[in-house]
Amino acid sequence: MSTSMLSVRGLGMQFGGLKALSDVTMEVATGEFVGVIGPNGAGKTTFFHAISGVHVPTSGTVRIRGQEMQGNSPDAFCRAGVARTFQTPRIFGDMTVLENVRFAFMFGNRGGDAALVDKVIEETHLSGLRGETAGELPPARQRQLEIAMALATAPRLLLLDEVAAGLTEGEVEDVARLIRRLRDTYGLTVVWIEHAVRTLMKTVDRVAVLNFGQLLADGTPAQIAADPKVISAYLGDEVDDADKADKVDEVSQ
Ligand SMILES: Nc1ncnc2c1ncn2[C@@H]1O[C@H](COP(=O)(O)OP(=O)(O)OP(=O)(O)O)[C@@H](O)[C@H]1O
Repeated sequence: MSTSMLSVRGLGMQFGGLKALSDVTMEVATGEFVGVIGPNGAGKTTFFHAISGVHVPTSGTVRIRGQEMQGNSPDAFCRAGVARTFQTPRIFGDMTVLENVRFAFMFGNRGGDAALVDKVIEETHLSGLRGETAGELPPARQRQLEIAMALATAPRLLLLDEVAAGLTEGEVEDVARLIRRLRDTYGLTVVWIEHAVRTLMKTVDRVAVLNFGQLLADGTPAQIAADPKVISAYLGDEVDDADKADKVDEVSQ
């Protein structure tokens, strides 16, 4: 029987009069690879903030491997084995790749064991760029660095927020391959928010769809692609027929 890595019950997040999340309940089993999709403003990033200690949810519970965690600091989530990337990479632009990864090791209380640091740099394909200034790297390399920094904290649960944003189609495929490989190498559980729905659907085991702060659907990529509720959430009322065709294409391929 699979064990639960992440268990979210009745999660709510209210900002003044706005309900960014309402009653979201979701289980992620150990070793699972789950994608989270949804239109702009659906609550995806807020969901990550609430399950990584950035926000204290207004209601509901967040359990990591059975331990109740809502209201704890990001540092406590990190110690519980949660690492995440951010929509805008949070790297230190004026430091080198190596210094950034070393810093992440310190943040994860893992010291700076040179062999372990090297291993993470190698596994994220950054060996040739160790001495480069992080802020001068192209977007795809900065994303790899952010993933390296998340790995440096030895996570069990890796939360990826739009790591493919701003990348070319080929780079998106590369990053998906990298994540899959890291997941296998480290036995990670991964939750990945992404707008590049086509690649995401080919990569993950399961997809959760958020819409207006609520969990609209949760199922295998095939189930989600065939779900009329999902199609219509992605279509909206106002888009023209050409846009609709594109979106249906994206969700169902
Ligand atoms: N700190 C905040 N204060 C007030 N409102 C917020 C805050 N953070 C998010 N929101 C609002 O909550 C809603 C959900 O935002 P969120 O960023 O989680 O959506 P998203 O699905 O990640 O969107 P996108 O795909 O555009 O990144 C939006 O209406 C947003 O404006």
